[in-house]
Amino acid sequence: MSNNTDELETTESTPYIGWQKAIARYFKFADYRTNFKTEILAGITTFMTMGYILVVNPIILSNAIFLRQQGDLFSQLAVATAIASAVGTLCMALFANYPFGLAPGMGTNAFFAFSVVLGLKIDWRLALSCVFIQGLIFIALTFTDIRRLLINCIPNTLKHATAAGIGLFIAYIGLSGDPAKGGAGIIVANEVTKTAFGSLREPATLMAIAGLFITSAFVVRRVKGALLLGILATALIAWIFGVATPPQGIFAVPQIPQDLFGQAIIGLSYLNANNFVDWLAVLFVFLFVDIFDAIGTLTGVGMRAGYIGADGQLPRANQALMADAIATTVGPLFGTSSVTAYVESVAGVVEGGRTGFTALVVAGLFAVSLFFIPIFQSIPAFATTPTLVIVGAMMLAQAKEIFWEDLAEAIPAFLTVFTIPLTYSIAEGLAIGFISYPLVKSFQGKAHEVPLGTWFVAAIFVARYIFMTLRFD
Ligand SMILES: Nc1nc2[nH]cnc2c(=O)[nH]1
Repeated sequence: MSNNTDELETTESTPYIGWQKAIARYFKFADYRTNFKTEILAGITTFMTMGYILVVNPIILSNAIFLRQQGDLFSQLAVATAIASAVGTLCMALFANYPFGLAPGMGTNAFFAFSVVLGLKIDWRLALSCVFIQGLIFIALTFTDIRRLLINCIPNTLKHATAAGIGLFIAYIGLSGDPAKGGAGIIVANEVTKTAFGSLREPATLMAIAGLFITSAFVVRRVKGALLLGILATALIAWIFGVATPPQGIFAVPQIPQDLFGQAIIGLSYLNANNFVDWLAVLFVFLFVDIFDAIGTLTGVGMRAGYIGADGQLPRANQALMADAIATTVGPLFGTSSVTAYVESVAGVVEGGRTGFTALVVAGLFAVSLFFIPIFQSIPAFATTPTLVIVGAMMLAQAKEIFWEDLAEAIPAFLTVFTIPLTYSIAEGLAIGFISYPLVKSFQGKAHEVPLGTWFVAAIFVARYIFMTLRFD
């Protein structure tokens, strides 16, 4: 959508009075035909599907961020994750009025810990400084409008493909969780075939499958809050059968992340002639992945939410990207890797969440979770598998918008859909789509139909692959 429609005018009056009316107007409930109940339910659902990050992010980052031994900053990392997610999601709610939850990305936290700190042996403080500076560049780029132009030069076929690919990705996240860490283990690693079906001897796997059928029943019978109920029902049967531990307490005083706070700035003093090139290379990778992950997620989830009109453009794209950029900059200040808009937000969208109020609820729950970590820790990751799979199925419906009869449209779309889940990266899927689209179109003799911007982005992606291949193993 163009700039003049960036701000929707409120066209209908709300049924609320007093402060409720003020909130409903701020978030434009009437324009989105939504209400408090729907938005709150959607917010809780999105939070429930994202909540695993409060445990998983500290586990991954603990491999790299520690003082004396691995794990000694775990609690501080959990608090840092909650604060960064709350702040990032709040920015999305207030600046962009979108129902997206933000948290440290699962692709970049692993890259941070295993490739940058452990692989390249860059001190974790310096690595945090890299994410911080990258966030500042991200903010600057948003001011220049470059990112909105980038969104707008994605061919329609790739927009649909990204949404469909995200559907597979989100289902894959849910199905492939490691049972040793509370995951469902329905898809597991296999040395011969790479992936395989898990084991029904695994209680978590059985619970996840049972939960999938229960949640499917809620969904097809159109029970309100079906996805959230599915998460709670799966957790409940897991507690009853002793597969997961019920909440051991309710309240826990959070540990201030004092050893992490501000280290991203102190880390800059570790920069020297020996590590500068690696630091710059890492910065470039973070920036690239972050921008294209954000663009892919906003477009894909935005498509499911119905924000993207016939003109193929996302309203308030710059505000949404700015919120993402601010979150990325704030995250490392508290001690975590890049914070990004989460694909899991689509769970809340499916529950009807349409405005920033959904995100406000998510942010509030991240803030509250700081004090109620025992409750949130007691929801096993496999309890969210049914939601992630069902939401994946809903998102895959976008694939029907792809013009499959024309192979010049279909091949790049298929490559994108396929690559996103299997590389565990939205940015990678978009890259393959962007490179193949102008090429296949040209082979068809229709190079002139490809916008200049698309050629330009494709060239950047090619340059990035050359760079990555030369620089990283
Ligand atoms: N968009 C997005 N969603 C996620 N959900 C979990 N990890 C990620 C990530 O890295 N990017």
